[in-house]
Amino acid sequence: MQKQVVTVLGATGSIGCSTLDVLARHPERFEVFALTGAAQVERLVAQCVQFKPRFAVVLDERVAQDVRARLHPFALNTEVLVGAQALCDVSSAAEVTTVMAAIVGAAGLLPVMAAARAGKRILLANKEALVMAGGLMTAAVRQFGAQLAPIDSEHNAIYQCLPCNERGEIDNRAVASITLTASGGPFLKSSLSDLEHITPDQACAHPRWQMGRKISVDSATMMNKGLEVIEAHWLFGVPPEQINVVIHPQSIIHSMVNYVDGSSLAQLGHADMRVPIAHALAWPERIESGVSLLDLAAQGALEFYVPDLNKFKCLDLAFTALRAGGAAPIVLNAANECAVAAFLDQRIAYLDIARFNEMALNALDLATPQTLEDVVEADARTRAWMNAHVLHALV
Ligand SMILES: NC(=O)C1=CN([C@@H]2O[C@H](COP(=O)(O)OP(=O)(O)OC[C@H]3O[C@@H](n4cnc5c(N)ncnc54)[C@H](OP(=O)(O)O)[C@@H]3O)[C@@H](O)[C@H]2O)C=CC1
Ligand SMILES: CC(=O)[C@@H](O)[C@H](O)COP(=O)(O)O
Ligand SMILES: [Mn+2]
Repeated sequence: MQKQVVTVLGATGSIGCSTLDVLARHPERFEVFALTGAAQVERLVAQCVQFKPRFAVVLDERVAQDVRARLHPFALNTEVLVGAQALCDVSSAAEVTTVMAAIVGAAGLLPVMAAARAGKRILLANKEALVMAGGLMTAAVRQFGAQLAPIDSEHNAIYQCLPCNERGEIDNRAVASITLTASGGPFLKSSLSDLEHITPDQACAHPRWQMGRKISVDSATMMNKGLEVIEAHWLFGVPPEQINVVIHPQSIIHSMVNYVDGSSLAQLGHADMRVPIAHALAWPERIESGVSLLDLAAQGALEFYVPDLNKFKCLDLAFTALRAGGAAPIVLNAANECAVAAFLDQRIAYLDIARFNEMALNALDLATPQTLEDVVEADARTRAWMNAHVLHALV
């Protein structure tokens, strides 16, 4: 068996750690080429000691010096690189077969595009990249013979329920619709007025999944599900009117595909990201992930509800942005990243996230991006607008 040579972007995060857990179970299948991180130096160093990558990448020189100093006693062959170009380099290097894209937010876009243009197998957790540049990314994947395997639990579930060819390209011709399941987050049972004084820690206390803080807030507002609607559109070629969202608080059914003949196929499993990660790493084979099997009788009742779009305004905004097309998803994503960061910094209130996202979406009518540079510019213009019109007054 030819070993897969893997770059893990965002290795120090929640998805990054789950990925390394799966890789460590199968040393005969995988070797690590590069690990990247930002602030968590100690964790990155420990990962380098365990996996002995050829490269480690961080964002600034001061952090790099710290990592080099801590690695020095281990006499590894790991070179520490710095900056955004280095992230692209370790995603596109000739030796690499597989890139786990697990940087959070727009910062992950350029390395994912570099991997696509270098024809890599991309395991995509970084949904924001696809929301921003879905058309360009899927075109690059086709043009350069890359592969795009969804890691997001819902999209991995849908992928498992669709027919595909030996390159993993799906056939959606008999699909009537797609149902994305949503946990409803920590505030499923709260009323809108209960949400006025929510703290970052309350918003990050997801009832089912252990995740990074940005996606945890997105799950609480259901912007996560909105981003996932846009992600599903690009991954599976399904229009917005054929994508529906149902709240399923147990997070056991991870999503389903509804076919024209009345069949619905779903994927089930415990809420542990090692399941979709192992699936995408080993596809078309199956490998052990460290996650136990489901016991449905022990699990008990599964519930389903229609989401309240008044309370979860961000979900509604995402459908609006997807229908509008052009730069609207970029604007919504960038506005949301700014608003969530401000909320986590305790500079705005929880309910301001949806309010500011809506203001940005209504105010900014940017030209449809034709190139990756246009996407980056639309993202930057939205962030500038948020800082100038919304967030500056709060500093
Ligand atoms: N966690 C989950 O279960 C799921 C996550 N996803 C998606 O996967 C992605 C990662 O999520 P998650 O693992 O939870 O996030 P985390 O915040 O836990 O991890 C983010 C990773 O990105 C690094 N990072 C942060 N900012 C930058 C930057 N500006 N440039 C380069 N690297 C950066 C972090 O480094 P450091 O920590 O060292 O600062 C860390 O390695 C997100 O897009 C999320 O939506 C999708 C489905 C499920
Ligand atoms: C694990 C995963 O894929 C997350 O994106 C998850 O979907 C978050 O749960 P919500 O359904 O609450 O957004
Ligand atoms: Mn998800």
